[in-house]
Amino acid sequence: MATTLPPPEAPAEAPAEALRDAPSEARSTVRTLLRLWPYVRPVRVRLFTAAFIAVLASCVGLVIPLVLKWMVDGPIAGRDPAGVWLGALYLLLLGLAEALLFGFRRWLVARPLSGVEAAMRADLYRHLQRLPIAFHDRWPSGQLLSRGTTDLMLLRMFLAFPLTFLLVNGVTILVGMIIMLVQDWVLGLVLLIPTVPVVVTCVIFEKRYSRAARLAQDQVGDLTTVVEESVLGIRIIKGFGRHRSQARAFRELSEKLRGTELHKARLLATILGVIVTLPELAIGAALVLGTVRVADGDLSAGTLVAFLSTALALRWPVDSIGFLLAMSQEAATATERYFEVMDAREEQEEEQEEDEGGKGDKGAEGAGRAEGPKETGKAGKEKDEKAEKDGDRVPASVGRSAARSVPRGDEGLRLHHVTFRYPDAPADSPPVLDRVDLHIRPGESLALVGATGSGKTTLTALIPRLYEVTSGRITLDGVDIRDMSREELRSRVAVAFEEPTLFSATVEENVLMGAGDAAGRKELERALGVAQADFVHTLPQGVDTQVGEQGLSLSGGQRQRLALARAVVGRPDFLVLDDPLSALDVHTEAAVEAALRRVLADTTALIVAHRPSTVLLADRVALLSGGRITAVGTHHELLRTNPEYAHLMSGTPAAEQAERVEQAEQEDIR
Ligand SMILES: Nc1ncnc2c1ncn2[C@@H]1O[C@H](COP(=O)(O)OP(=O)(O)OP(=O)(O)O)[C@@H](O)[C@H]1O
Repeated sequence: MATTLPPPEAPAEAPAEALRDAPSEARSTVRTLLRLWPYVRPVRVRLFTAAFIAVLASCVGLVIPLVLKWMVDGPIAGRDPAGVWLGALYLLLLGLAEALLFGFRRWLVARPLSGVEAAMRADLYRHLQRLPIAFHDRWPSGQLLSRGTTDLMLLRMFLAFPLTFLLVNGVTILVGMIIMLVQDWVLGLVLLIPTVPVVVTCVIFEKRYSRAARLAQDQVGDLTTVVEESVLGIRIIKGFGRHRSQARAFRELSEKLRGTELHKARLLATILGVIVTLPELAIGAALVLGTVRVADGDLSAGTLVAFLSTALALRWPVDSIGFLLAMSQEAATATERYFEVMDAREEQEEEQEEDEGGKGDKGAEGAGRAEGPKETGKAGKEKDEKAEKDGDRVPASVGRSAARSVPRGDEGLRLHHVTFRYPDAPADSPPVLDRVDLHIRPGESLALVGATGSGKTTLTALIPRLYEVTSGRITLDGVDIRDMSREELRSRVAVAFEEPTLFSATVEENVLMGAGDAAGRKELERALGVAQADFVHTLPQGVDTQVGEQGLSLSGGQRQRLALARAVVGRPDFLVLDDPLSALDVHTEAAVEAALRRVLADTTALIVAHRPSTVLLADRVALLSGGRITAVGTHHELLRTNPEYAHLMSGTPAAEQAERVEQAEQEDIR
């Protein structure tokens, strides 16, 4: 369902900068990565087994130099060809075992890790659906998209590769160093000398690379936002010939990203330079020293060969540390970005917190939850009359709250002193809605009229709790909407917004989205009839035609009629329509109006209206001005008595209208 709320104040480019401030400088990579544990837990056995097998494979690789030593000092020195062949066979078997073990490791982790990625992605999507609209106002969609795609891919790669190999290579280096020290401790110490500068470089690198990785991943998010906006707004871009400026904006962002990636590459090159060069120099020094000692007879040639082979076998584990650290940093950044979204509180959680803290003036009114079957039509009317005779109670057809009695005066939809300021608005800015009182009686329809930007859409968004009121309360048949579960509230209140969004699904699926699971073709046909959307039967596959982004393109009016059908299909007790007829031609508008009139007869409705034809659908009109309801009455009353309203409806300048109203009043007096 579309929201007509304007885009957030901050431009799409800015939020990533703001979001970048979020993580603390002193982030611990390990602590951040540990947050992945709940997702990794189910596959831990396989992951640990795979790591153990990789360590084993690596250690098998380290046995090869020992076989070489045996060959050099034994069969080769003794000129024994059979021994050499036996040694070669050992080497072949060891190599084969190493390869098989590494292959087995890969097989062990591939499937469970794609499962981890899928589970994290599913959780992210589920969470995004439950986050309040205020969250989505703040976050550019590209930032969310990049978290659900690139970041999760980085995490899968981290779990499959660096996580295991940091451990495997660590163990391999340790075992290798022990072997070398045991073989010859002097040469071993020579190889240990570069450890200190390498560790220092790694620590410095980790900090710098972490900042660069964060920046790059956020810039990918910005870039995704621009691409997404350009694709969605392609008509505007083409219509206004803005493709060059759009391409320029894209180029600038991608240049920024390129700069960051180059910075990352430079950092990586520096650490690789240090990590590769220093150990190579140490190996060179060990080779010279070892050769001198072999020549002096202090060391056997076989020991030197074994020593150098072990040192060379450790080259990859040491060389790879740089880029394993880089991948781990990227994974830590991806984890941080993932949990920035996952840590945002869902609507339900906010509610629970409010419940625990108490909700001020709501009190006992909300204690009984409205429930019970909805009754409309004749049977309902008869019950209403009986109920009215029985006493001071509200008619049963009021809605699903019929099962409980509603104190007189509270029935229908009421706004009690509602004040609202957008969550991200500055604290000293005036509220969009300021102590608004409004009462729509059961079965009544009220049109909400106001100048553009006066807060009409904002007010309609408060009823299904897309936003929470800042103060005051909204009641449905006397029950505070905060005392209802979201499901209950949204089953009682249906909304259709000015910009009708259709999903990539069939017409039927799009419309039935507005009803419970039990709704079927009968309800669908009824809703299509009400919304005058019979055109769907002429579509290639009728109601089974795919529409929305990936399907057939529909006209604005057709989309609006489907959105209207979606709003009425669930026979809601309360209908909130935000200028539902704005995209219809005169004939269709007349037809939809006639149908809507029938719906409105049974429903309590709030309709945002800009045109007299829409206003006339409603029983009464409320004028929203300066954040307050300044007048309530029938269309004709307000036309006569309220210059602002008359101006809004007729387009005549307000001063002229005021004059006309004054004249009319004087004539009335005479
Ligand atoms: N998500 C938001 N965050 C911050 N301010 C917002 C947001 N949405 C709307 N506003 C501001 O709230 C005010 C009221 O906007 P709203 O969309 O409710 O007006 P409206 O009466 O429906 O206008 P229109 O008739 O043009 O649709 C405007 O000043 C707008 O800039």
